[in-house]
Amino acid sequence: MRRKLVIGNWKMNGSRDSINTLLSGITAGLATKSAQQADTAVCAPAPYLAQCQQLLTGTPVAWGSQDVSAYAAGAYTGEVAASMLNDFGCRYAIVGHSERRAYHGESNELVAQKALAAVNAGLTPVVCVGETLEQREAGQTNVIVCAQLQAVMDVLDTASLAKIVLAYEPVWAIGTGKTATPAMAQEVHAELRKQLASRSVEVAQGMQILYGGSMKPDNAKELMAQPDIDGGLIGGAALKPADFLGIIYAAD
Ligand SMILES: O=C[C@H](O)COP(=O)(O)O
Repeated sequence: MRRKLVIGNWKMNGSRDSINTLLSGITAGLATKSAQQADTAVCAPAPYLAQCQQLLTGTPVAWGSQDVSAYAAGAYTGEVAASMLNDFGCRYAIVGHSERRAYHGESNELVAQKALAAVNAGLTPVVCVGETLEQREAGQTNVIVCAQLQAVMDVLDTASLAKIVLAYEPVWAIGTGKTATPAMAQEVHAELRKQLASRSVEVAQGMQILYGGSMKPDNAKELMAQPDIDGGLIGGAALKPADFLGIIYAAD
C-alpha cells in the first residue's frame, strides 16, 4: 500500500522569523500525535534551507527545494544544483511547478532534465503536471498532463522513474479557492497511473501521485480518500500551522 505524502510548498513567502514560528508550530503539533501514517515535508525558498535543516533534523518533517538546476555545476548564474541541495539535507525538489512553467518558460523537456538531475543526485523530484482552464474547457486535460509526464518518462529509465513523486495540479485550482472535485482529480490521477503502467505496472502501483490546488483541511480528507490520490502538494494552507496540520491529519 502506498503511504500518503503531504508536502507544503511555501512558494516565495516567509522570513527567518515567520519560518521559525511556522516550523515550531508544525513540529509541536506533530509531536502530540503518536503514530503518524503520512510522510510530511516542506519546500522552502533556497535561502531558508539551512534553517529548515537546523530546525527539522530529527523531526518527522523532511524538507526540499522548489526548483533545481538541470546542470550539475558551472556558469549558470542564479541556479542551484542538486548537489547543493544535498549539502543542506534536502530530500525533495519540486520540478515543473506551473508557476515555473508559466513565468520562467520551462518546457516539458527542461522539466524532465531537472527531474533527471534530481534523481541522479539522490533527491526525490516532485514532478508537477497540470492543465490550464482553457485546456480543460477544450477537453485537453489528459493530453496535456500525459505529454508533461511522457517527457519525464522519455529521459528516466524505469529504475529512476520509480524514484519520483508526481503531483497533479490543475492550474485553474492553484491559489484560487477552486478545488477540483475529488472525482475530477481522481480521473486525472488514474489516467497518469495508466500511463506509468505502460512502462511498468510495478512503478505505476508504487508511485505517490499528489493532488495540489486549493487543498484545505476541510476538503483534504475527501480528496485523499480517492484510490489514486496519495497526498497533497499544498500552497496557501501550508503557511499556517493549524491548516497544514489539519491536512496532515486528514491524510492519516
Ligand atoms: O504547489 C502548490 C500548489 O501550487 C497549490 O497552491 P494552493 O494550495 O495555494 O492552491
